[in-house]
Amino acid sequence: MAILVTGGAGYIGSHTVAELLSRGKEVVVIDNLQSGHAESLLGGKLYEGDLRDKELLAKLFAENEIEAVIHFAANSLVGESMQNPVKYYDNNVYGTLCLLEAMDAANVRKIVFSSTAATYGEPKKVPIEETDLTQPTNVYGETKLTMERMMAWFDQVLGIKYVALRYFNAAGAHAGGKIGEDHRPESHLIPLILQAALGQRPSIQVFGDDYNTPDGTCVRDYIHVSDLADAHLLAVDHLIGGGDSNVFNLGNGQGFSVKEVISKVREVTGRDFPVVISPRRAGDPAVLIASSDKARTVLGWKPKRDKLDDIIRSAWEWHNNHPNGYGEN
Ligand SMILES: NC(=O)c1ccc[n+]([C@@H]2O[C@H](COP(=O)([O-])OP(=O)(O)OC[C@H]3O[C@@H](n4cnc5c(N)ncnc54)[C@H](O)[C@@H]3O)[C@@H](O)[C@H]2O)c1
Ligand SMILES: O=c1ccn([C@@H]2O[C@H](COP(=O)(O)OP(=O)(O)O[C@H]3O[C@H](CO)[C@H](O)[C@H](O)[C@H]3O)[C@@H](O)[C@H]2O)c(=O)[nH]1
Repeated sequence: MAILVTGGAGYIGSHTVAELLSRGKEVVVIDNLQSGHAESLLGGKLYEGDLRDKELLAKLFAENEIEAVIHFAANSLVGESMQNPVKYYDNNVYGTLCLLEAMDAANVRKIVFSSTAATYGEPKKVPIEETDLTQPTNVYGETKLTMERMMAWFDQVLGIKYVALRYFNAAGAHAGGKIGEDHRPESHLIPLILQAALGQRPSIQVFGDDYNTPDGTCVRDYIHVSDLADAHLLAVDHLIGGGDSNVFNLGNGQGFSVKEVISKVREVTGRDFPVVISPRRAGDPAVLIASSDKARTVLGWKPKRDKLDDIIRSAWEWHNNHPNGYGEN
């Protein structure tokens, strides 16, 4: 029996595939490589193609005995989602519909999927708990919430059990040194600062220093990508063990401001670089910090790489050794 990983050639997907392989699981991946990299797959069988290709999905389910699905494939740029909502509803919502339809036809009834802190919008309090109000402030977050709601109905009507994992800010790279973060274009804070440290960017911009936070810059909860990968495996085990559908936050429960992250990068890399204070980025909540108590209690999840220094150091090793990402180095 294999685990199907959609978007397995992406950043979080490839780290989860690595973890599945290290535990001796059989892995099948579907990825259209729109933002993923075939080189990031340390093994498994890749179907290069699109989730919305119903014929390909039917073929994949016919050719493999799939026990459960881990669903990463999506578009996830907040800014782009506010310019091109059609793209986001089409890929995220319609793509998920195609997947659920194919799962139902193949009688596969377990799915773990990537949700996001963006489902909450501007939180009323931190740390955020799963029962808090979900009121997305952008199309991306809305499509993820819609996907969660679809799953709930597909569970009620068709018995497809799901675990939605609401990640906070994924960062870091695999300890083996072979895989890491390579988004093009890159929009995430830590890799952008590391590119500035490498001299690949002239500076790092701080998007707003007038927020209602201790130093005026936005506060986020950074979680190591391999800790996220672990949570996916636990969620699969939960469903295989007969566990019920559920929603979990995944974060470390500690917030760091943009300025604090910049200081840590300077400390870890020993490099200096210019910092430019820029206007706020539209749609950024001031503070996002997770309560992950539920994942710890129900799934038995315990992040192992929870120090910001370690998260940044692992990302730095990847960027320093692969300055061109998966391109030629
Ligand atoms: N990176 C984060 O901090 C973060 C935070 C919260 C949630 N998420 C969610 O986690 C998931 C993975 O994020 P990531 O950072 O690894 O992104 P990523 O872009 O690196 O990975 C997504 C993968 O899905 C593939 N893909 C996209 N649409 C597809 C389609 N229609 N058919 C087949 N393959 C398709 C891409 O080629 C890519 O390999 C996404 O769903 C994202 O919304 C990410
Ligand atoms: O060049 C930059 C890039 C980012 N930031 C700031 O750094 C913080 C982190 O930004 P990221 O883009 O790294 O991450 P986000 O918090 O915006 O987004 C992450 O969390 C979201 C949930 O809120 C989504 O899930 C999204 O996919 C995921 O990357 C934000 O305050 C942002 O304004 C800067 O100051 N300068």
